[in-house]
Amino acid sequence: MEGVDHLADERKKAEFNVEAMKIVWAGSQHNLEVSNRISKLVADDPAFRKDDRTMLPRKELFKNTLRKAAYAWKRINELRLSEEEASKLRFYVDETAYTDLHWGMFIPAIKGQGTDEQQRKWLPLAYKMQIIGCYAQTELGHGSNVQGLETTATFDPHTDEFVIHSPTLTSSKWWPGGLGKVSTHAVTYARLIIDGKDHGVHGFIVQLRSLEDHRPLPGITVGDIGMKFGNGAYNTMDNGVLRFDHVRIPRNQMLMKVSQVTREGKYKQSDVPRQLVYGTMVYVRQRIVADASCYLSRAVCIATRYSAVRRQFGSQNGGPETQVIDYKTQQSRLFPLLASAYAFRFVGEWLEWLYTDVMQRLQANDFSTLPEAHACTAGLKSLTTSVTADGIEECRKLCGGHGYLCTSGLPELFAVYVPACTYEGDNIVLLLQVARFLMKTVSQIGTGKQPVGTIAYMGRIEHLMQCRCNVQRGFAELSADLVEAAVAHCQLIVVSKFIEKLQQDIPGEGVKQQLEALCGIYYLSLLHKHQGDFLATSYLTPKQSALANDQLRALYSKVRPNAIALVDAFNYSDHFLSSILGRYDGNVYPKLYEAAWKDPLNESVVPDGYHEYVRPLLKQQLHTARL
Ligand SMILES: CCCCCCCCCCCCC/C=C/C(=O)SCCNC(=O)CCNC(=O)[C@H](O)C(C)(C)COP(=O)(O)OP(=O)(O)OC[C@H]1O[C@@H](n2cnc3c(N)ncnc32)[C@H](O)[C@@H]1OP(=O)(O)O
Ligand SMILES: Cc1cc2nc3c(=O)[nH]c(=O)nc-3n(C[C@H](O)[C@H](O)[C@H](O)COP(=O)(O)OP(=O)(O)OC[C@H]3O[C@@H](n4cnc5c(N)ncnc54)[C@H](O)[C@@H]3O)c2cc1C
Repeated sequence: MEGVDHLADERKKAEFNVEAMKIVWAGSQHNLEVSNRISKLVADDPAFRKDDRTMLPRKELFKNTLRKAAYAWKRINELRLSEEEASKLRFYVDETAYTDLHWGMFIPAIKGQGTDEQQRKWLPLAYKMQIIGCYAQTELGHGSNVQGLETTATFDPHTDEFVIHSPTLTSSKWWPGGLGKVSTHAVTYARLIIDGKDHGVHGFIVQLRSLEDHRPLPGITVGDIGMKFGNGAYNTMDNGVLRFDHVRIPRNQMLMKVSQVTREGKYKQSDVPRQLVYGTMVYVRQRIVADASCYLSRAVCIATRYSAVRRQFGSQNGGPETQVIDYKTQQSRLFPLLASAYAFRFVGEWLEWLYTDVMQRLQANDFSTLPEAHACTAGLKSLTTSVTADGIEECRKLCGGHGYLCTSGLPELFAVYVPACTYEGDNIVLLLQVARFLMKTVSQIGTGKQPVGTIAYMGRIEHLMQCRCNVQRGFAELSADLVEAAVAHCQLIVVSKFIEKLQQDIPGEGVKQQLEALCGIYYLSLLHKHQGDFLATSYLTPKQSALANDQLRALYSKVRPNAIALVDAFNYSDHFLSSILGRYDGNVYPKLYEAAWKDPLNESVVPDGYHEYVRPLLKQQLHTARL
């Protein structure tokens, strides 16, 4: 029934102050206020409609994305939104677009790797969107191995220019978002060649298209790489292919904060580590961790609300059947994901703090925490995106058959999210970086160097102190085990940051108790999943393991009456969730029924193609039957 809250009884069961939990989730009262205002602005504006997205053919879908992005920009200017509000608006519009790369990578790359002079020249143009940029690093032949990129930037001392060239097919840039059809400029990564000497990969600002008629400039071949996984989803993005045929750019378009090329063609390295060329990736990985909690919480919100609406079996004396959320099996799949959504939120907040801290230290020429920042961003990006991608799929299964319908919102959410396990660094490749960092730490403990920060615990492990190891020996052979160790290390960070959060003052009746229960579910479900490792290494006895499992089940029962309120605290509007199963009012069945009739296939009772392909078959069967 319209207007009735089918989940009202569930909401009454909550044992904590939901409004206070909303503030914890949002990060502050201010953040919550901005989120409320901007999400309403988007939800109330029919121009931001997205319920038809999975039905649109690619060209129409893409044009629609261009329209929305332009309209969003118009509203941002009309309403004079701050940077924070504008980025919230893009978040609530919830459509992957070229603007993500413009604001999320092109601008940060110039900020992080450009000199003050370069920033003064390029950033105002980019901020006003008078130029639109992308991040062109990956090539057809190399993505993970950045040092293996083949595009060249050869210095020509006669003209004071770089000549950008794609020497092979595999050197074609391949994948950059926003490149295919929209970007006018690209931060392009290429090998710097001076006087025949290869100085490795550096970033260059290259104009790709005319600012007058948008046609590719001479020497540039550019286009879209084609349809990607799923309907709607990431197909709103123009991931592109790009080739350079001896394209000339002025010398001052090499990003020169980390290293410089002088007018005479001298290569100079600043006093900063060369890894700062990878700085944009560190920034985006940190953002991706914060994003993971948003995606996971969306899926969990849908699955939790639907699990309270859905009933199967267990009717007593003709009474209602059991809500599927009351099955312990459903709880043991759903509640660890609910706990993970909260855990990732807090580790995301901490990682943002760590990143800011590292940036401040870099300003003061203190590079000591850079390796830890790299390991944390790489490792947590890998962990949180893998769990989130698997978690979205688990939520689809938790919704049974209806979860497979596009109107559940889950198929598109999965399709749009799953490349996060690959982009900004393949998750295994990134875990190998963490493993390398851990091995390096172990090798230094033996020499008496005390580890600090997230690896401080390693200095307290007796057998590591005795260890004399070399980073490379046996690394490749043991890499699969080392990746598991890297995951365990990252899990430890997530758990510790959750516990640290609980040590803070958290206002609101019952809020802290709920978070304590979720934290318990988070680490006990991990302990349960990996109990074999804990038993094998004698960190746990079988009795302790059984007790931990009892405790986990007890926590599921504690969270159960609060489950709906805990997902309400994510504060997602129906527009943002875009899911019939996850509707706030739980009015699922009438809305599913209604939506089915809106499908284009139901526009006519007899489908197109019946007369050509179905009727002849039926005729033939009749004829055979008569024989
Ligand atoms: C308002 C808008 C909001 C937007 C918000 C954004 C959110 C979401 C947007 C999402 C859009 C995504 C679009 C996708 C974009 C992309 O995918 S861009 C391309 C990304 N590509 C990659 O990530 C490639 C992955 N590969 C690498 O990063 C590196 O090549 C490598 C795997 C790390 C290895 O590099 P290599 O140079 O070969 O290094 P090594 O020899 O192994 O190591 C050398 C030392 O350098 C250290 N190191 C490596 N990387 C870093 C780093 N980033 N920072 C600091 N240090 C680093 C490494 O540990 C080694 O150290 P030592 O051991 O001390 O020698
Ligand atoms: C949707 C999407 C958007 C993207 N956007 C951009 C963008 O805007 N700009 C940009 O520059 N790039 C972009 N990329 C490219 C992306 O960054 C790369 O695809 C990513 O870094 C992975 O690299 P790869 O494709 O070379 O994978 P590969 O490295 O070829 O991976 C293939 C397999 O090999 C394994 N593997 C590779 N190396 C090792 C190793 N050393 N040890 C063990 N196993 C290994 C991997 O684990 C994986 O299983 C995007 C990609 C996608 C999917």
